[in-house]
Amino acid sequence: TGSSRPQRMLKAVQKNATKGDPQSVISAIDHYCRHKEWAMNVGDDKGLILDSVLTEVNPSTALELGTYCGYSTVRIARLLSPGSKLITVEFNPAFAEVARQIIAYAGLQDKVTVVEGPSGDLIPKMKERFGIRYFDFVFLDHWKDRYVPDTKLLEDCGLLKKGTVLLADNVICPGAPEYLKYVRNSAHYESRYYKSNLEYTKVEDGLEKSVFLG
Ligand SMILES: O=C(NC/C=C/[C@H]1O[C@@H](n2cnc3cncnc32)[C@H](O)[C@@H]1O)c1cc([N+](=O)[O-])cc(O)c1O
Ligand SMILES: [Mg+2]
Repeated sequence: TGSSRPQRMLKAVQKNATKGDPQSVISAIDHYCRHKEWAMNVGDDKGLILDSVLTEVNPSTALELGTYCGYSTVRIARLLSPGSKLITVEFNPAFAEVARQIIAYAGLQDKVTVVEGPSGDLIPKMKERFGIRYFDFVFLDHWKDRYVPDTKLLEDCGLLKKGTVLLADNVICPGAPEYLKYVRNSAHYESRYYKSNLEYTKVEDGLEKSVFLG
């Protein structure tokens, strides 16, 4: 059988990026997805917002829900301070395998742990398995109807502290209306919308940044 879109994306990285250079990996994926084959990476426009929020938070421990091919994983990990860690959760083994290779190509494998399995099962195991007390930063980019249940799970498992920042992709397109209602109406979050556009298109999309108030 033929290759998959993630495998073609990996090929584009191996062909056009420089090993150990995260920015060249990001640029290679963006070029491929803009000119050859669209894919659901957060992309370069929303990626700049992700970069700026991440730089502001400077997390010691970060969590990503929905690795896909590892594009946003590389964007996040390249900005982490020495000794900081990113855990990224992906339940599709084929996607996780491509992501590991893209993360390694960027030379960021020592900062990233790709955990295979459903977020709903893995979040309650974060403390015991990875010695995580809490996350300083969470990037939500998995199935949009998982944003609310997984946010509640993170709260219930005591994995959020006062000041933890949640950043959610696609709150407009494809949309996460229940999540917007949840974080915007809760006294436990201070929420703000960053308007942008859906990756590689002119369609509106944006990121919602929500600070946990404890
Ligand atoms: O649907 C979108 N994203 C869903 C992302 C899904 C990714 O997260 C994993 N996953 C899902 N629930 C999981 C639970 N646990 C672990 N991995 C999980 C899936 O295996 C996939 O790798 C999307 C769609 C568009 N779009 O324009 O259509 C644009 C975007 O930016 C998007 O993010
Ligand atoms: Mg997305």
